[in-house]
Amino acid sequence: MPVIAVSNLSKRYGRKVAVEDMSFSVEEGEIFGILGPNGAGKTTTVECIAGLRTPDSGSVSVHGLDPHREAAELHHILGMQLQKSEMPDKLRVSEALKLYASFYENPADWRALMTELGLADKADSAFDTLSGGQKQRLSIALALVGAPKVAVLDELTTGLDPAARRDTWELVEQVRDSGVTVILVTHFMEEAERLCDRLAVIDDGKLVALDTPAGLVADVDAEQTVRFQPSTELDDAVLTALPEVASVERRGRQVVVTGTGNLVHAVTSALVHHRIVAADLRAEQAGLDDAFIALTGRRFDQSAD
Ligand SMILES: Nc1ncnc2c1ncn2[C@@H]1O[C@H](COP(=O)(O)OP(=O)(O)OP(=O)(O)O)[C@@H](O)[C@H]1O
Repeated sequence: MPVIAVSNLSKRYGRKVAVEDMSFSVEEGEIFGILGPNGAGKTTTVECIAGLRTPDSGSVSVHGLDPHREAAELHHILGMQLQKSEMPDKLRVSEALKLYASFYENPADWRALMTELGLADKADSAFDTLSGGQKQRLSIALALVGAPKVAVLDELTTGLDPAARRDTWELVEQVRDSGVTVILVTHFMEEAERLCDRLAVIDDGKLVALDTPAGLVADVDAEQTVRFQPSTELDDAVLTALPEVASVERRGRQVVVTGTGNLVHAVTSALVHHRIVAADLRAEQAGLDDAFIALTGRRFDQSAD
């Protein structure tokens, strides 16, 4: 059953249309990704879900609540991790958690949360002494301290190194596994592909696709490449005869096959049939970035923060 329903949501800032006629629903207990390039309207969408912005038209419902009109009730079921969480420099980790816990009637056990998020040994550390990864973990802890049913995490790994990013992904999975529905805003393809159960791809304020990461990629009939070194002489005709194969090239001893459909399976089956062993076999398949290009006609720039 959907716990969040967004119907025909539109929001503009002056003449700038940030979100236009957006509709989607989020199921209980899933990690629902909102993926799109900078300025696509992701933050505006989640701010409307969190009751921080009033939609110009359309409606949002979170566990049956209208986030704008029932903000006080929503506060008890939705935790939001903001894109840039700043705290007073000298506020200690334990003080921040205790303070935020005091805002709720039935908060989570903030000490347990601090331990779960690997911050126990930082309890007495001031905010300005924390690393980027520790600040992110604290901001996740603060989003969870009200024991919410829904957690909104906005660009939580931007600025983190790859190791800290992976640790954070594990944390988000733990949050989901504890029964919390997670809305994850990201402009990182890898993050979306790795973490999200379903994804809303948005571009220029509009929803352009909604599916599982695998479903989005499967819909793209993008060209794939298979490279290998054959154990014995291989006649190109063995491969060019396959309907999946578009071209066969030789680069020294390496054979490079491009094509579509289930190319890897087609090529490896043909090789087995001819008793040829493929050494050093590598396949490059379509990913979410190919799906984005197919959906919008342009490349997704992930570099800007
Ligand atoms: N307060 C505001 N006033 C005017 N324009 C705004 C305001 N907030 C956002 N915008 C504009 O609305 C559009 C959508 O912004 P939004 O922050 O929702 O996108 P986003 O996908 O979250 O982008 P980012 O990843 O850069 O945060 C952008 O063009 C942005 O410049």
